Amino acid sequence: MTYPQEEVDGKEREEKLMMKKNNKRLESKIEGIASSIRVVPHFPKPGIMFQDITTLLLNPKAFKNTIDLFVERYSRMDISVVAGVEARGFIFGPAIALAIGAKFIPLRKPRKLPGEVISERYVLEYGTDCLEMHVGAVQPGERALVVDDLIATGGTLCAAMNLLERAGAEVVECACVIELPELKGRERLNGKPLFVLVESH
Ligand SMILES: O=P(O)(O)OC[C@H]1O[C@H](OP(=O)(O)OP(=O)(O)O)[C@H](O)[C@@H]1O
Ligand SMILES: Nc1ncnc2[nH]cnc12
Repeated sequence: MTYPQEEVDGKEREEKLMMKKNNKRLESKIEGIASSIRVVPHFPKPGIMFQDITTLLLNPKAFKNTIDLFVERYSRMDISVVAGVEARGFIFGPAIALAIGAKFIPLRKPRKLPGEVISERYVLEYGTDCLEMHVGAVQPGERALVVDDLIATGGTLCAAMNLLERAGAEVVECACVIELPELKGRERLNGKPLFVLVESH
């Protein structure tokens, strides 16, 4: 089947217009999300520019756009596990898990989980910490997504991935609302893909 050239040109023009509109919509959503995040200087320590996502949660449109953008990306990636990092990964992870039909695993700070756990220690921008995961929460071969609000040095996500991989899961990607690119956290993820919505400089 052949189409007259004018019809082909018209379709291409329409498609380009549609792509432009979609990009504009995406940019405006990202802008809405970025502008809803409050930056608090010198919290919790002098020199730290604290990215406060509680103000994003006060804006239902921006909060919904945040979840929707992650769901759009992950709904067709055959992910069966969403692991959220305590505490702020618990705000975004469960909504994503429910929407894509995956289970949710909380990765918790020490001595919070009642069952048998595996642990990973890590170094933070302001101190050291440890994450724990219940043994049996994930099965070998499951495809996992790790969710947190923010990547700074990457230590937390690295520990989260180690926990999942020690249990035999395949970490498909890490997802964060915010990245602090100056801290080069991506470089600690051993080449694992990281998807972020907002970069903060
Ligand atoms: O990339 P990194 O340098 O590892 O830092 C990122 C982590 O730091 C923050 O959590 P925090 O440890 O402050 O704990 P909280 O969520 O319990 O406040 C943030 O929510 C990430 O989990
Ligand atoms: N600058 C920052 N803002 C919020 N959470 C963080 N975790 C590590 N660094 C952070």
